[in-house]
Amino acid sequence: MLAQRCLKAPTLTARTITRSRCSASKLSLRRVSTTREAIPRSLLGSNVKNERRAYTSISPPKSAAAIDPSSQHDPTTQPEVHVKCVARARIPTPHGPAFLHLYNNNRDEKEHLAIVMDSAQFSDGPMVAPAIRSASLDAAWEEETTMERLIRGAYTGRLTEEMRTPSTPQSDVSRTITAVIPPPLVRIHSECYTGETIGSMRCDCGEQLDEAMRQISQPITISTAPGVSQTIPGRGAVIYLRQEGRGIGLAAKLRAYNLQDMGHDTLSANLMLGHGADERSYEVAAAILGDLGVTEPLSSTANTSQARGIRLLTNNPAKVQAMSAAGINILERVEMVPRSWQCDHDHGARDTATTIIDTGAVRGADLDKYIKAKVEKMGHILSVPPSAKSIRNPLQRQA
Ligand SMILES: Nc1nc2c(ncn2[C@@H]2O[C@H](COP(=O)(O)OP(=O)(O)OP(=O)(O)O)[C@@H](O)[C@H]2O)c(=O)[nH]1
Repeated sequence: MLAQRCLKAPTLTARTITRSRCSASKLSLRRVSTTREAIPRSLLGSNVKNERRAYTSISPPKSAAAIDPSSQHDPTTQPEVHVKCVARARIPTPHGPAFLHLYNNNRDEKEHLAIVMDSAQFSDGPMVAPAIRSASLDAAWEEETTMERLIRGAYTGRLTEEMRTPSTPQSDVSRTITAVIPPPLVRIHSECYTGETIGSMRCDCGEQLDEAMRQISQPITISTAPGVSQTIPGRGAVIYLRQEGRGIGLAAKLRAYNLQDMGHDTLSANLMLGHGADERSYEVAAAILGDLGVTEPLSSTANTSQARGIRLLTNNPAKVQAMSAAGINILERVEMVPRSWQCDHDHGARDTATTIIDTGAVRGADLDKYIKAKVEKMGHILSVPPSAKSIRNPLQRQA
């Protein structure tokens, strides 16, 4: 019945907003509470091109090309990045509940994601920490019914058969922030089909995704008054960018693997295929973080008592530079030590582990070679343990 009505529903048009959350909060909720229950085609899938989008944007950095000269994305010649969260849903995970946000943008056709872990997503009441909420999701979309808002995830508190509270553009603004809390922990993660889906032991990408969500979910102890402390749930986000193979795509990455089996490392294999060492860009990630309200451009944080910004989970100095250049205030870099490197290890015993979410460490000589190349060739900030220092070509070891 509902599906039949969906097919007849008109395309939804969304009101365009400017980049700030304040601007979003000025939008009216006109027609939000009408009773029409049909789902517009724009909520069902791919006709976003015809839709005027409620976007959050961030200016492209002037200096990003200098940071990543190999990048094929030259932000100085591209239009300002706009992002819009078109759907949000609760996803139970081994590390606790997460809220998956799906974004459209005007830079590429990819569906980039934000995995938000934040207990405030479930709460309507006073909070110790500001909620991590998408301004473009909470914005009022034109000619939208309450049911349409709920279905695209623009609600507050819990969504159940009994509880259905649509969000408003200023859902979190009026709520009380009662303590100084650490900035949210954020991971900017690049898609890796092989590592995350089929458990490849050539890289630690699946493990890193799992570890990032684990670390973000860890409870935080805060001081609420002199001598008084309180533990609150961990909060933060993984921004999951569809930049497979450091931006070269899966086919090129598989070809690079064959070159690696012939003795090349990750960097030289990319170059031999005519690609840059790293073709990723981070402007979309910066715009998504801006939309989620966890950070603001450096210039607007100067006079606040609590600096807005993030703790960034990475070993990659180029990523830190690129995110800073895109206007993200990085208050701390948090290292990601591979689980198999957290204590030095015995190579002979490391042949079978896999890397699906929540199943432990990735292990093996291929992985050591991969991470060593990141340290030695790409400047990643990580200590190589003694047992990994002697690794060369894993195939030669097996022969
Ligand atoms: N081209 C190429 N890409 C790879 C290879 N192995 C993994 N990747 C991709 O690398 C990306 C992960 O990036 P990494 O360089 O591991 O890590 P990083 O994000 O730069 O740095 P960290 O934040 O410290 O993890 C994913 O998109 C993977 O698909 C490889 O051998 N060649």
